[in-house]
Amino acid sequence: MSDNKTVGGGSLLIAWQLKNKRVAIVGGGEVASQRVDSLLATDGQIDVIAPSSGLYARCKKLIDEHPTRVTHIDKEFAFEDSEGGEVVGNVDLYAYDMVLTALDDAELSRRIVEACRSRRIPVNAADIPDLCDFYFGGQVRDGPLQIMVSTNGSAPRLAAMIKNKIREGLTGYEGEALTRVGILRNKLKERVPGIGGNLGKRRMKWMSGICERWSIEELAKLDEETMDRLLDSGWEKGIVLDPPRNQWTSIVSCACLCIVAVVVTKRYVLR
Ligand SMILES: C[C@@]1(CC(=O)O)c2cc3[nH]c(cc4nc(cc5[nH]c(cc(n2)[C@H]1CCC(=O)O)[C@@](C)(CC(=O)O)[C@@H]5CCC(=O)O)C(CC(=O)O)=C4CCC(=O)O)c(CCC(=O)O)c3CC(=O)O
Ligand SMILES: NC(=O)C1=CN([C@@H]2O[C@H](COP(=O)(O)OP(=O)(O)OC[C@H]3O[C@@H](n4cnc5c(N)ncnc54)[C@H](O)[C@@H]3O)[C@@H](O)[C@H]2O)C=CC1
Repeated sequence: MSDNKTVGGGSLLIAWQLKNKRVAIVGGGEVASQRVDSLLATDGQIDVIAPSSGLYARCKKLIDEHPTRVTHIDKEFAFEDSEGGEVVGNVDLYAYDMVLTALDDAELSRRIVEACRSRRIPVNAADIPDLCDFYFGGQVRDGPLQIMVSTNGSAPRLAAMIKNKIREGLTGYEGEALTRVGILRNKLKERVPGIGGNLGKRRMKWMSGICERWSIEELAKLDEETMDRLLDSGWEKGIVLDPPRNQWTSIVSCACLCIVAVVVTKRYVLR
């Protein structure tokens, strides 16, 4: 593997938040259906702009199943006029925080991209990578865990295959572990509120200690009672408690050491 300190040529990997935001998908085919699927994982509102006649069964199903999240705007997107030098379509693009095109019409796709760009609306055109503000990628999701595999437009099929390999390499406990650790972090923040400073440093060190000392499977099984114990007998005393397994192992090891010490003392020292 080559060193990964690339300068330039890559894209910014971020987890875009869509709460209280509206996203338009222009098109209702196979790729549009995948886009709806991807967006359903977020908190964004989704408008699918496509004529009913061209709506694929999968897309229609997703619209029907999620009426509060997905709205179907039954029309063919078209540019009508230009106002003050700005092209205006039969859909108000300003109503959107993000636009995705998934069309079998590259020329229309290109014009939508241009209209979005002039309005500074982030846009993805499934068929014209060169014009995209951002790309989609292969996704692995498990609760709060989100892994995206991007090849920066080079090889989408390979992205999907690498994604499958990553998914196979996971234990299946990651999502639950992240949820549990999230609860513990919130409990700690409630107990010791405040941003930054020495307290922040202490909180971070303690949380990192828990994450490093407990296995993913152990964290996935962390119940609230144990969390409270970790905080009461751990955080309050400035220590990171080991998982119960390790505590038992320590007790058994201590007991064994004591027995060995007694035997050795009796045999060789008190002879
Ligand atoms: C640039 C990008 C723009 C964007 O869509 O954001 C883009 C562009 C294009 N894809 C095309 C083709 C295919 N796309 C897939 C599959 C996926 N494509 C996805 C993303 C992306 N595709 C973005 C870059 C991703 C990256 O950086 O790696 C995935 C990962 C995520 C998703 O779409 O949600 C999803 C897999 C999801 C999964 O299974 O997990 C397959 C395979 C399949 O369907 O199984 C094929 C056929 C085989 C092949 O071509 O590889 C073509 C037509 C090319 C032509 O006409 O020849 C274009 C346009 C072009 O390249 O010109
Ligand atoms: N990025 C990616 O992962 C991939 C991209 N592609 C490209 O994405 C594009 C879309 O692919 P598919 O979804 O498979 O095509 P498709 O043919 O299944 O769907 C096209 C959709 O666009 C709709 N449409 C056409 N004109 C419209 C208009 N004026 N307004 C609103 N909706 C309109 C149709 O009704 C239909 O629902 C193609 O150009 C294809 O080359 C294809 C495969 C993967």
